[in-house]
Amino acid sequence: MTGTVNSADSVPVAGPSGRRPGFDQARAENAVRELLLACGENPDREGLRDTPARVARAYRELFAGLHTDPDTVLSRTFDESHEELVLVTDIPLYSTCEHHLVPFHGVAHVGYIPDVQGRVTGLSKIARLVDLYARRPQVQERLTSQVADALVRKLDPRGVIVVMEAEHLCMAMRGIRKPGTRTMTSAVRGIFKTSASSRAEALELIKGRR
Ligand SMILES: Nc1nc2c(ncn2[C@@H]2O[C@H](COP(=O)(O)OP(=O)(O)OP(=O)(O)O)[C@@H](O)[C@H]2O)c(=O)[nH]1
Ligand SMILES: [Zn+2]
Repeated sequence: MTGTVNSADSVPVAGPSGRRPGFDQARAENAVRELLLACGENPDREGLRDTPARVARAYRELFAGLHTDPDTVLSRTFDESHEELVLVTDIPLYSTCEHHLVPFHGVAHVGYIPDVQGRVTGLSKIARLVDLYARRPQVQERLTSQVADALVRKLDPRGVIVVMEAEHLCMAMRGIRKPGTRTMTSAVRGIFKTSASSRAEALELIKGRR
């Protein structure tokens, strides 16, 4: 992939040609065909004939977040004079481990305390943000931080807390083969970093949500 990288969140941005790098369907199809050959399969047998095109389309969808600017997701905000915690829990999360290109999946919990004007964003936009960053080759720690940092950038809130719990299929289906292992990551910004009571309140709500 060509182009330079935006240091804020590693979004590929326009290269010297001014063109934003996009998804190369033909290249992806060829790569899948090569992979099938490398695995000892016959990509020309009936069941596999359309597989390279299907897999390429699937990758286009799974990595669509590489080509979307996260700041556009949070472009609409509302002044609601709400100065207390907003917490969205159990956002379903499907991402792809960048080490093995297999899925990791779980849930995300995202909370923030708005700025002094009480500026909030639409609740769905928080789920969209998680989805966007999840649709990239990822590690869970970076995904967690990117969601937190995007909220800080766009809402300038008093604090942000993001907690993610996920199972990595690279640890379940292969390698160490420990299905059921869950990884928890968190990213805290602003008041959640400095105030133990604010952090504890959010974590209690996340823990006690069921
Ligand atoms: N920190 C972190 N590690 C991850 C994540 N997803 C996968 N990994 C780990 O990435 C590591 C890659 O290790 P390597 O030794 O390079 O690869 P490997 O030989 O396939 O490792 P094994 O999975 O132990 O077989 C493994 O320990 C994975 O469990 C993630 O989101 N965060
Ligand atoms: Zn992995």
